[in-house]
Amino acid sequence: MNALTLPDVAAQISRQPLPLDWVGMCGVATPVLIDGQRLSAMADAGVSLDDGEARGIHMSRLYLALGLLEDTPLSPALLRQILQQFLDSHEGLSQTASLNLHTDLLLKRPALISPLAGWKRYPVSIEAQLKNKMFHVELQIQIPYSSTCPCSAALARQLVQQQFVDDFANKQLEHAEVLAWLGSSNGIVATPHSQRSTATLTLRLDAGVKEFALQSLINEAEAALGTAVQTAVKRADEQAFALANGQNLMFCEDAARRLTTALARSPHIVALDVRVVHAESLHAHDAVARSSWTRGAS
Ligand SMILES: Nc1nc2c(ncn2[C@@H]2O[C@H](COP(=O)(O)OP(=O)(O)OP(=O)(O)O)[C@@H](O)[C@H]2O)c(=O)[nH]1
Repeated sequence: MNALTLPDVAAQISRQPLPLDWVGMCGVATPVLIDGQRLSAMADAGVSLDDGEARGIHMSRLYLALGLLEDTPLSPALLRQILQQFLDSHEGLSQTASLNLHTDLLLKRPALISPLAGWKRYPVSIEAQLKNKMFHVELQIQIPYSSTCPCSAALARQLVQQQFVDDFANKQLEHAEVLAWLGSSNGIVATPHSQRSTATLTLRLDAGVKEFALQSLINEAEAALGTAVQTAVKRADEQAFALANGQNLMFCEDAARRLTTALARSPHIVALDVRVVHAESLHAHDAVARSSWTRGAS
């Protein structure tokens, strides 16, 4: 038996003629090349089925087009090329093609003080669409960071002051005694709560953008937040982290505003949505803030 005799169900006429918005494959395993790294990714690849009479699309043609991801560094141009291939291989059937990729970017991050470094994982999703020759691409990046509650810090400071009043009432202040008190548990009788927090950035990129520049976007976001979570940590690093947090108190509202303001400066971003989640240690629920911005909108 040769291939010509194989039944081709996709080529049949549908018994229920109806166009479909999206048909394709979800969760296709593929490598992607980002910043010289070969990363494991999952792809959702599909096209519209505009010909309501056609029984099915040709899944294998989409699958084979994904092969381009294997050898070529990931870029908007590469995604556009793959989407064009989806449409070219479905001529007469489809007018819209989409490709979503999900991966984890790994960046090596230096410690704050010690000469150590370690890897940090940033979940990244890229959504690309080609419709009526219009190409759209959107990035979603998750960034973990540390936040310390400013209200809790103010309340803790008040308790430290109260303890000082109690311990030094009617006493002549001696430098050495105050210094020793500051180093004792009474000198930090209350501590503010802080939490591991997550910023999810959804960024619509300019259609002409040449590269995703994920690392510089993440660096900009982390600089705006100020207290990135750490990788390799020695005591000197932990102390520097404590100082950084003490100088960088923030509500979730502060984090959302800082990120929006910083990212809106990027010439390559035309619209953005920021969602920050502070996984409160004060509560069993999260504190959340959202913000969106569109270039040119007032
Ligand atoms: N359209 C469609 N195909 C499916 C589905 N589930 C599995 N497939 C299979 O996907 C395989 C690849 O389909 P095609 O791309 O049409 O394969 P082909 O006819 O050998 O390839 P072409 O000659 O390029 O059309 C077929 O064996 C289908 O049975 C489904 O739900 N819809």
